[in-house]
Amino acid sequence: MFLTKIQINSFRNIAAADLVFNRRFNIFTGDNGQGKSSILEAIYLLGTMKSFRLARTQDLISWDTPHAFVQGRAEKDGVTREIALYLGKEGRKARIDRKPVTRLADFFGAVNAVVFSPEEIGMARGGPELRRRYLDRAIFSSDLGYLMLYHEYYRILKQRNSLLKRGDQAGLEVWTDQLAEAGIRLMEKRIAYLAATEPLLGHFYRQIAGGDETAGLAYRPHACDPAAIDRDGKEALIRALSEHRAEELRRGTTVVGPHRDDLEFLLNGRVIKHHGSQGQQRSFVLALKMAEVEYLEKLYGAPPILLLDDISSELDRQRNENLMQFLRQKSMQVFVTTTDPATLRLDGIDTHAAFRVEQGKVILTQR
Ligand SMILES: Nc1ncnc2c1ncn2[C@@H]1O[C@H](COP(=O)(O)OP(=O)(O)OP(=O)(O)O)[C@@H](O)[C@H]1O
Repeated sequence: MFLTKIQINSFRNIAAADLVFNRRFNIFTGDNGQGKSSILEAIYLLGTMKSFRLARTQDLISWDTPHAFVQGRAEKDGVTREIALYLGKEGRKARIDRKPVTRLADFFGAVNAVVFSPEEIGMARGGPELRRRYLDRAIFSSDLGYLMLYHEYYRILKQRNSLLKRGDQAGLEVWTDQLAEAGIRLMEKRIAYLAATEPLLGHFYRQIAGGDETAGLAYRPHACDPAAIDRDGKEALIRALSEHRAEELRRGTTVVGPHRDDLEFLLNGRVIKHHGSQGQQRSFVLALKMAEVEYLEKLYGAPPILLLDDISSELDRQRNENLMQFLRQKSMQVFVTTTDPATLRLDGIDTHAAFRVEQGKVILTQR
């Protein structure tokens, strides 16, 4: 899969950019705050309709303009598709090959993108929401059903929370049942994804860190026993919800379910949040990203495009070299931003395009 070109209008601080991409490496250099990440954000939006920085539509539109456009041309298995996104006050609208897209599911798959940003490097140390978000994002790209299920779960959660807030117990049983139904399916999909990627993670971690430590992933349901979830599924979730009923009514919110679950990063069975060195944590997240790319490549028969947002400054020389070695072996298209091109080690990469980003203007410096 390749993105051959992109046209950006009134997006963040980019008034207008019309870029033709290299099929291997595309490097964006510039000082902080010039618009480098915004270009990656526009590319990611073409694949997911979402901002990897979790921005709302209005934040993406240039200040003082009513709407923004992002258009791209993607090539997959010799087929070219035109993807056009409109962002306005009414929300986001998409066209593929000039036809309006009405179902989100029809949109996905034209561009598969994996993003790796400094924010993710901190996720081994941070709170569960960072890891949950990572996991959800990773599954969205590989499983269309997951996205729909995710929206369904959060719709039910919102309804159930508003009953809890009002202290209205009459309708609670029905919503609890629906929540557990959608919740357990969401959890099962997460657990299945982790089981499929864990061997890949183990492989890449050993490659990066050397030695014989085993990297692993564990899904940790919040306030309920993982073995019970495994055994009784939905019933176990309903039981845990009813055990927390008094707390839920007191706090006016649902305290059990996949929106509270955690994903643990393990080395030899120990949680790296508590026991891992900073170096081990960095290697782990890097291996996790490589596993994500590998998994998508196996699933779709072609690697996704990779967006590296100022990563080279976060990784030391050895880890940068590991990443580059991985990228050299893959015939995948990569988009990299950096403030310091000297930290990018491009030896062995046969071809690349370079762009300089200054105050929202993007200038091609090497084709
Ligand atoms: N909706 C918007 N309209 C206009 N400008 C915006 C909008 N949103 C953000 N900006 C500005 O656009 C610039 C782009 O920031 P961006 O994060 O893309 O820069 P960057 O080159 O990646 O730098 P950094 O490395 O600091 O992230 C920032 O200066 C920001 O203030």
